[in-house]
Amino acid sequence: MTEAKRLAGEKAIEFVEDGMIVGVGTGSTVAFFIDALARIRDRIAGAVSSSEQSTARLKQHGIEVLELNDTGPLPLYVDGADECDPHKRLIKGGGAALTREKIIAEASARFVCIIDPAKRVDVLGRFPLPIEVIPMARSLVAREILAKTGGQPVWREGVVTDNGNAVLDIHHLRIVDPVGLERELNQIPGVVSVGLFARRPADVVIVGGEPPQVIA
Ligand SMILES: O=C(CO)[C@H](O)[C@H](O)COP(=O)(O)O
Repeated sequence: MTEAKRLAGEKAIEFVEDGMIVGVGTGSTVAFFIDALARIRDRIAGAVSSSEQSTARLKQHGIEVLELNDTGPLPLYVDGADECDPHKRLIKGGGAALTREKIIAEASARFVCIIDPAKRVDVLGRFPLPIEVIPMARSLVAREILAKTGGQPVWREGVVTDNGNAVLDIHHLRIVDPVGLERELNQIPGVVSVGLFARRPADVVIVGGEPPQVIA
C-alpha cells in the first residue's frame, strides 16, 4: 500500500498551480505529497498546514507555512482519508487531525483526496469513526453516541489532539445517511468535530495505482 500512497501523493502535484497557497492535510499519504511539493517549492507561495506533524515536514523541506487567518480562502486542499465512498464522502481522523483538516477543507475551493485502493468502500463505517471531544465531555459524548447510534465508542487513550482534546473512535457503524449523521453528532455538546466529511465531500479523489485513477 505504501507504493499506492506514493503514486497518489505524487499525482496530486498536477493540481498545484504556480503562485498557489496550498492547504496540506495529514498522514502517510500526504507525506508523499509534501515530499513532491518540495520539488516545486519555488513555484508556490506557501502552505497552510492541518497538523504539527505536517508543519514539521513542510518546514524541513523549506516550504513556508502560513496561518489560515492571514491567507483567507485557499484554491486547493490535498489530504488523505481512512475511507471513501462512491460519492466522495469520507471518514477521516485516523491521525487525530480531523478538526484542522475540516477547517481547511471548508476554506478551500477544491479538495483533492489522495488514497490507496483499500480505502474505497460502498458504505462508510467499517473504519471506526473518529470524533474529537472536549476532554471533560468524553463520557457524556460516549453515552449519547451509544444511545443515538448504537455504535460502540472507544476512547483513543493517551492521544491528545493538536488542540488539546480527546478522540473517541465509534465502532460498528453502518453509515447509510452520512450527512444526517454528521449533523446529528455535531449537535452533541462537547463534540468539537466529527470525522465524517459528508456535507463537504472531496471534489476529486486520486486512487494510487499504476497508473493512478483520478475520479472527478
Ligand atoms: O485523516 C487523516 C489524519 O487525521 C488521514 O488523512 C487519514 O488517517 C489517512 O492517513 P494515511 O494517509 O496515513 O493512510
